[in-house]
Amino acid sequence: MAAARRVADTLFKAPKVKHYTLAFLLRDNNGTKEVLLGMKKRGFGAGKWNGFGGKVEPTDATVSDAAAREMNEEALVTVLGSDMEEKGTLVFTFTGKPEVMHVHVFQVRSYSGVPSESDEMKPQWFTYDAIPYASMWADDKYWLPSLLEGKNIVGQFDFDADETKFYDHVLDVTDA
Ligand SMILES: Nc1nc2c([nH]c(=O)n2[C@H]2C[C@H](O)[C@@H](COP(=O)(O)OP(=O)(O)OP(=O)(O)O)O2)c(=O)[nH]1
Repeated sequence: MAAARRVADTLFKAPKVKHYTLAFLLRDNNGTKEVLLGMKKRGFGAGKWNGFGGKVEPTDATVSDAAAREMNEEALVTVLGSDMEEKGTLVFTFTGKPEVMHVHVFQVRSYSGVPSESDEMKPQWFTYDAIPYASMWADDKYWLPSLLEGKNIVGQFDFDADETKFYDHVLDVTDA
């Protein structure tokens, strides 16, 4: 559990920690497993495929509710906070930025509605063998395959200031 210890120390020492959610909608499409990703249209991570999420707001009752709210806003589906399954924690640091990002990672299988394009995201279903890692954050190929296998993850990725590559990382993967 080396990653969990490192994450705890990073969060303890950080001058400022901001909480974010990141959720992956999963479905079984006639026996083929698929995950919903969205092309981020603006802001932080624009031009990359990702799960759905954003900042936890003071008005969110729980982190799970924040994850559901973000998914509802960005993919225009209806998901309940109580259906969000917590899958782990990712911490991101960026050279020169005192603020540390604490990302709460979820998966969810229960939803209603049809995922549709919002101001922020253009959603698309991907089979697990066609995830567009080359157009995702550099760290995603390290942990997303484990997540899709149903594992839990705890990791930290320390990025250069330009956000394109990381120079250090730790990752624990455990059976759910
Ligand atoms: N897959 C992946 N997701 C990441 C990485 N880094 C990172 O911040 N994210 C996620 C966490 C959040 O879901 C999202 C960043 O949140 P955001 O800036 O879109 O937050 P928001 O929607 O509240 O922002 P806004 O309304 O102010 O534009 O990106 C990463 O390296 N990989």
